[in-house]
Amino acid sequence: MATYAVGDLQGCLEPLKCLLKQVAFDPQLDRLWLVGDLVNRGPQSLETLRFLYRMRESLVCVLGNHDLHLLAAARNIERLKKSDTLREILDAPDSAELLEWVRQQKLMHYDEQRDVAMVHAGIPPQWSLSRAMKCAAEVETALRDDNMLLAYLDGMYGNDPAKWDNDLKGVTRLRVITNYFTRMRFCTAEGKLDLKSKEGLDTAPAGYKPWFQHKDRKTKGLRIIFGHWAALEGNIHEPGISALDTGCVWGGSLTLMNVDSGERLSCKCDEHGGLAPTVAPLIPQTSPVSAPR
Ligand SMILES: Nc1ncnc2c1ncn2[C@@H]1O[C@H](COP(=O)(O)OP(=O)(O)OP(=O)(O)OP(=O)(O)OC[C@H]2O[C@@H](n3cnc4c(N)ncnc43)[C@H](O)[C@@H]2O)[C@@H](O)[C@H]1O
Repeated sequence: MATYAVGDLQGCLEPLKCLLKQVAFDPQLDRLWLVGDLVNRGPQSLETLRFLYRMRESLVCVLGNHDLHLLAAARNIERLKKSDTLREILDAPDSAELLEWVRQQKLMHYDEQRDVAMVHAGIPPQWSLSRAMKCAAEVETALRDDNMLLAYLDGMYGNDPAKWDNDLKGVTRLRVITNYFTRMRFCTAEGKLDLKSKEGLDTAPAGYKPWFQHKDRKTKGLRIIFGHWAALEGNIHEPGISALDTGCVWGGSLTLMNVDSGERLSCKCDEHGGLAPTVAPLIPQTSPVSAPR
């Protein structure tokens, strides 16, 4: 029995199937963790969702910004953009069932036995593990509650406030939590977000750093698996931190990692998120799997 984590799928089903075949994934025995952004931008958003739904008992999944955008578009809260590839999901006969499953997924997964957390974008430096878990639960409650869902999705978009404050209330509070878990890349030591910069580690605006590089980050020592940041290409050297988005919709690859050994397997994608002919061999993870406690 093995547990694997896979980077942002974004509707890239063939690369996912290729990786699962390479590790002889057995849904009866093995477990697959998904870092979110299951759909959008890639070629097979609907089929990817159907594939995952069929194997839902074998999955642990956290939501990304594109998954939340799908939920908002399905309720006519936000229009689809030209580049979105979500229409096929909204028009599908099984749309309601699939979206209901998406809505039940988490913002953060914490595996106590392994002492490892998985989030889509990150955990802000000023939050402890317990604060992060409480905040994730607040959004998860809103997502699952019929009376709260619309107000949450309607208030979810936007970049303000840029920073967490314990006294925040209502949808404003939920928006900041959502932005940390699903959109963050650079922030200050106090957790003030910059949501504009999307490129490499060296493109931080003055006073900002990648969320995982702050010296006094309260979750230091916790292993964290995340996606979202394609420009990193999975290459970071921060003990215990695993970046799994390797840009399958940007001509990069889809990456799968054995959660316990840190070994990775990458499937090269073409520029449309389809399968490219070469599959790289298993390579050791660049950063140590266990973080010093
Ligand atoms: N609360 C909220 N507020 C607002 N919107 C919300 C929201 N919640 C959900 N959303 C929704 O989020 C969606 C995405 O918004 P976008 O604004 O498009 O989000 P993004 O930051 O580009 O995120 P993405 O997840 O696509 O990032 P990626 O690293 O792959 O790609 C990012 C960039 O990296 C670049 N890149 C990829 N690989 C690279 C590489 N190897 N080197 C350099 N750059 C690379 C790409 O060119 C690209 O520009 C929208 O549909 C929006 O509506």
